[in-house]
Amino acid sequence: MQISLSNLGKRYNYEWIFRNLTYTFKPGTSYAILGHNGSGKSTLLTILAGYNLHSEGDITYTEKDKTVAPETAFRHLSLTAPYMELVEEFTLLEMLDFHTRFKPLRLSLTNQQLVERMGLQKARNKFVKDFSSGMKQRLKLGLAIYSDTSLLLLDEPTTNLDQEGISWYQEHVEQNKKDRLIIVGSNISHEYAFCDQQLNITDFHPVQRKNKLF
Ligand SMILES: Nc1ncnc2c1ncn2[C@@H]1O[C@H](COP(=O)(O)OP(=O)(O)OP(=O)(O)O)[C@@H](O)[C@H]1O
Repeated sequence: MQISLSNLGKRYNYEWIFRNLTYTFKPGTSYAILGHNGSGKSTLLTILAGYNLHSEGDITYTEKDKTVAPETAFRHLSLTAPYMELVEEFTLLEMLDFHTRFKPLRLSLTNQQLVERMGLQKARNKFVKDFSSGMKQRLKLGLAIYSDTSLLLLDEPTTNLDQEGISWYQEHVEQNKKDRLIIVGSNISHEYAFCDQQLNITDFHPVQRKNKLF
């Protein structure tokens, strides 16, 4: 997947979050979107994911030289973010069964193999609502990283993870980055150390917004 942004801008009510963002995210490359709290990293990621509307400018998605209609871009992407919900009433195996009907797994993995890769074997029949916050985050990451998508969007990917979980994230994202466009929204270097490129969203703040928190 390639994404080209042309003079992209987003405002909430009367406040411009960013403007004049012209940039190309190239396939097979990993990008970090950097910026302080409230700078607009999540806003940009949700726009790229099609969960949020931009206010001006254009976004073009291209897959293997063919333009992808923005309303179908969701088929090509997987996303994990703190505001995304899991289905708490499902057990882990039910959750994977549900998810993989819409998003098949990479590498022809079975659901059982994904459980093993996530290190959640003991929880396979546990309800998601009974998972710890770190287990939920590992599940969200496992679903996103191992979905067969050409665009992987990771917003604050190590939220709630302990040191072992952080190492798990680093290992699995590294193993699954080949031939994919990966975009990470983060302030924490261990989340984006694997990235090839960095984009500082504050470079696209209107003048009165620079250095503003929230
Ligand atoms: N739905 C909304 N309505 C109005 N303002 C919003 C809305 N969503 C976000 N904002 C504002 O947009 C700005 C950017 O928020 P955003 O969540 O994108 O920042 P962020 O860089 O991801 O922050 P953090 O590092 O804290 O997660 C903030 O000032 C926030 O208050």
